[in-house]
Amino acid sequence: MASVGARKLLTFVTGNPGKLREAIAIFGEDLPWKLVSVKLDLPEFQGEPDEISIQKCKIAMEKVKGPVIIEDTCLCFNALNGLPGPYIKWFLDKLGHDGLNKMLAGFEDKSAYALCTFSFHSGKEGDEIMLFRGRIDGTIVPAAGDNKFGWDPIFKPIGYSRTFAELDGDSKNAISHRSKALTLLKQHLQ
Ligand SMILES: O=c1nc[nH]c2c1ncn2[C@H]1C[C@H](O)[C@@H](COP(=O)(O)OP(=O)(O)OP(=O)(O)O)O1
Ligand SMILES: [Mg+2]
Repeated sequence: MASVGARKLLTFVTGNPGKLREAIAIFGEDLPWKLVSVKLDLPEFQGEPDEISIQKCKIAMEKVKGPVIIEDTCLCFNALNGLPGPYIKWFLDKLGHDGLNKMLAGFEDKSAYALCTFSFHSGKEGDEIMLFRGRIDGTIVPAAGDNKFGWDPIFKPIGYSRTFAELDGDSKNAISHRSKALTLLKQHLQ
């Protein structure tokens, strides 16, 4: 197995630099693993989050012969029974922050949640893909803050008066869907 010093390599396959930046910060340096990345435009599958995650991980496993992770993130509007969910990438791309707000114009309920699922495979034949999930609840609001990462400007976590985009990186990483999922993965790797 590839390693740096005493540390084993864990390859994160993603095409999204924002995810990678946050994952590196949250993963930290205290595990016997070093996080490295492979940039790949992974297919956008349809279905339930767990199925999508497993399919995505299988593609990554074909590329990386060794310990590998991928993640898939959903943004779910409660008024729309969880949609756009895993399809948020296309909705954001086509409608923008304003259009996503307008989707909820006819509803009193502006609540939403972000769900992040990390999938891990050890690289050993016969091992199962393992899933680690993190969720944060919040509200969809008109865009505020730097437009640096996806839908961060329109997601205001419950209990906060600012959107993800208005929080500094450490504050987002302390509470986010991604950090909750990654913390569970780290516990498994420990
Ligand atoms: O914390 C986040 N804060 C704001 N926006 C976010 C976040 N996390 C994902 N996002 C965006 C990226 C993409 O528009 C969609 C998820 O789609 P998703 O397929 O999981 O991501 P992606 O295609 O960009 O990267 P990947 O190559 O890992 O599949 O939500
Ligand atoms: Mg994707």
